[in-house]
Amino acid sequence: MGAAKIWNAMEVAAEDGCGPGIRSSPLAVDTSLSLPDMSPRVIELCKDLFTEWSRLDDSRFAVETVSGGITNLLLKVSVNEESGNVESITVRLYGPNTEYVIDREREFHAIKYLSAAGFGAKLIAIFGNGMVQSFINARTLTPEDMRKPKLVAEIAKQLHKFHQVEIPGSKEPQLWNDIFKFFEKASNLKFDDNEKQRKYETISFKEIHDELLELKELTGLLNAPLVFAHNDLLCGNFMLNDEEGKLYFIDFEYGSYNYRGYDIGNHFNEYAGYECDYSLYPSKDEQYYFFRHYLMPDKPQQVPDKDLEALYIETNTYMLASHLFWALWGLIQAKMSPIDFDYMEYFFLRYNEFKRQKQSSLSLAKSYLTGS
Ligand SMILES: Nc1ncnc2c1ncn2[C@@H]1O[C@H](COP(=O)(O)OP(=O)(O)OP(=O)(O)O)[C@@H](O)[C@H]1O
Repeated sequence: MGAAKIWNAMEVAAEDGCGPGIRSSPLAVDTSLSLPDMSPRVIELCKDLFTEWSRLDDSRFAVETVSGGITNLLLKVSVNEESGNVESITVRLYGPNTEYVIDREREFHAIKYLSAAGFGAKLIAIFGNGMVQSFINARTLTPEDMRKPKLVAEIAKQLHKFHQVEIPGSKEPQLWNDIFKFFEKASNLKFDDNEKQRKYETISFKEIHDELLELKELTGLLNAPLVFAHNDLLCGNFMLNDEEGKLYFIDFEYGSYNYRGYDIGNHFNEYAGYECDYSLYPSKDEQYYFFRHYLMPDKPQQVPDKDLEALYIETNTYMLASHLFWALWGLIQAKMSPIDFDYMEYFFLRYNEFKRQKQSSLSLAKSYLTGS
């Protein structure tokens, strides 16, 4: 059975509580196993989910790692079917403790609608500790790709469409709820490692709390439009099929209703790349180019100046909130994540960048608001 046939069969599958055509299994796969030990469990899972594969010999399945991403383990499973057709899917295993920073219910709810609107990989199934999605035949963007004018225009155009997707349920913006939840967790940690604990104790949570309140109040005056936002538009979350010129947004783990300028400001912060070089933040001209294609993808030259200015202010104020969000996220990860990465250092990096940018961004917003 070819790929299209499998997906079509699922479209008409009975409602199973996960949504039409989305299969489910209670099985879970232990992420601490090595790939050779994990593979038979993954095959067992696939056979449980896809009855059409249940009688195939295990030798027809190949399991490989696509990415040991920061938060999840992503596997590619290729199945050599009896017809000679090779079908590929991805199996995403949630990383341990990721529930401290990711709301899986919210992610799953959104993904159904985003996938139906043509965004990301197609959602095929969920299981005990992860989900199965279609395999995207494309390459991941690099930080350098992300600022190439042709791709900037395409990202902006796709983001315009993404922000128009309606996800049923509450439309309350989540930014401040999420940040204050992170703040509560981040400000009550205790580290076994003495060095980490010492660094942690240098952080003034009173100062951070004051910063949050000030920024929340100011951004509230901007009346930024609410959209369903991706909230994590870094280069690793874009994939491009060069031959077809097709760009994919992936990874909706942090998606929520949010302020338009936050999603864009957060994206611009990601121009810094994996080295976190914030001198790469886009210039005003580069930002305006993005905004034109975001606001009016079909007539970018006709965007009124006042709309460009409003979005510029909105983006560069919410950009500050993105630093605070990821700084606090870093602190929680420093305690909870089993991944060997200096998340504590990441906190300082993002918080220091927030402090460096704060004055200029806030005075820009204040003079805009007072019309001076
Ligand atoms: N459906 C897919 N098909 C093919 N490759 C994929 C697919 N989804 C993700 N990838 C690849 O795996 C990489 C990691 O994916 P993703 O960002 O979803 O994982 P993650 O664990 O959330 O990573 P991180 O925490 O680093 O963002 C992507 O950059 C992309 O290269």
